[in-house]
Amino acid sequence: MQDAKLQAALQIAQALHAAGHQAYFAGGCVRDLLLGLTPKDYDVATSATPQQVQAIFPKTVAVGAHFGVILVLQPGPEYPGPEAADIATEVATFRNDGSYSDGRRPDQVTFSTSPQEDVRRRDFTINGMLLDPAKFAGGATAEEATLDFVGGREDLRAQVVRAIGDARLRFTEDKLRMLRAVRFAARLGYRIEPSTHAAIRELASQIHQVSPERVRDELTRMLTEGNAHVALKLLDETGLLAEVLPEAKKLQGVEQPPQYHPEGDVWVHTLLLLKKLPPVPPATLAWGALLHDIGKPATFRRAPDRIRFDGHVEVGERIAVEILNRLRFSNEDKEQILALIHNHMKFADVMHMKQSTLKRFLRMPRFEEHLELHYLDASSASGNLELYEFAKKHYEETPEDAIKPELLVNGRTLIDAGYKPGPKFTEMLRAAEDAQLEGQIHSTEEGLALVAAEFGLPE
Ligand SMILES: Nc1ccn([C@@H]2O[C@H](COP(=O)(O)OP(=O)(O)OP(=O)(O)O)[C@@H](O)[C@H]2O)c(=O)n1
Repeated sequence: MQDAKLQAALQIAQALHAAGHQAYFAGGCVRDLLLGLTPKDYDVATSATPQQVQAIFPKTVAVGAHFGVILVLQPGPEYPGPEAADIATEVATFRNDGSYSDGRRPDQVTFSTSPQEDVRRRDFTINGMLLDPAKFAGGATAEEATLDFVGGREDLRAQVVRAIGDARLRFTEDKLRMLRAVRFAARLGYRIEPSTHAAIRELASQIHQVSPERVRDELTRMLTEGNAHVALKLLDETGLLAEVLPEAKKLQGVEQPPQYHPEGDVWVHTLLLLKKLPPVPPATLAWGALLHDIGKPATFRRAPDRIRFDGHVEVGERIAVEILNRLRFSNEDKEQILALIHNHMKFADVMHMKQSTLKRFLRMPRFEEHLELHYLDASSASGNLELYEFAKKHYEETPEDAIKPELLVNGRTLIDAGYKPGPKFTEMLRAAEDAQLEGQIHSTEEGLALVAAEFGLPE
């Protein structure tokens, strides 16, 4: 597929050239090619206007025609099979203004015919390079085919995230770029260049001008693209953490009982979890890891025996709801992240649960994420993985139909036996299911006998 994406972008550039326009690969794909990484997407920058782009290609979508961005759709490699999906490539007209496509300054977008001008309005030097597709297709290396008007190559070598030109200006044009600086620096393991860093510190409080959805997506990418712990530290250093996640900032300096948490305060513990996340974690797990102890600062108490956080799970859920609503999470993600927080302490009881409780625990939706969060939590604290191993073994070894068997007694069975539907039904069904999960009943008759013994015979 990657190769197909590259071929699609090369074809587009060729068609633009043939029509007398300039066309380059631009932005992240050039950076990734120079780093020897596979680009996620290939973006094309061109001197052709959006109208000219639309006239050349038969299938286009004007995603941001106002900003000069046209999506060109080409048949994928499976074409004309039933699985055929189009390959979409963003083609953007050169611009010479600083406004970025976040919808706030549309009246100021001005197109250009100069690639030099186009790169100067981009965010960071490492994202500001162009690549000559004809040279590249002709066998030149990415290095040889790169056009660098902004010093991006040198900054890649020096491993620096540096704003192009005046950092304040770049961030003023699009405040989200402050979070992008942190994301790229963390993901690539780079430093943020001092004047770029200083500009973020100065402007951090303006991050609220960015829509919560864009902030959420940027944070999610930081949490899931690797080095999430570094991203959190950089967010803190730049002053952005206190703005976008003040609740997480409060984890700092909150002491924990050293016998359970030799690693240090709640912040350090949380960073350790993030450090141990799998390479491509589900976003919900990553957010669950970040927020699992978010209720600790508010419940900290020095009890006579030790430091305690009574009720931190419930308080944490309330704080998390506020954060997740503020960042406009979908209901589905919100539910799962809250479930992760809600259940993370239950692993402590897992060895002493009744069979029925354990089975109900194991059949929670997406249990693997709960298990993984417990692993991260335990291995970032005492390091004792006994509970984890126990839960994992039971999860893996208990067959699906034992965890969630077909019910011996359901509502229909009760009605057929002469019980009238009513408020007691739920309790009866629960009692029968519990007994079944405990292995105490093995047939519908035994189930009905149990119901009769506990709740009486039908009237
Ligand atoms: N706020 C932004 C967003 C993007 N860009 C420019 O548009 C390019 C493409 O943006 P995007 O696809 O968001 O990022 P990538 O650099 O491709 O990074 P990633 O691989 O992480 O998606 C960037 O490289 C950069 O040149 C920018 O200047 N300012």
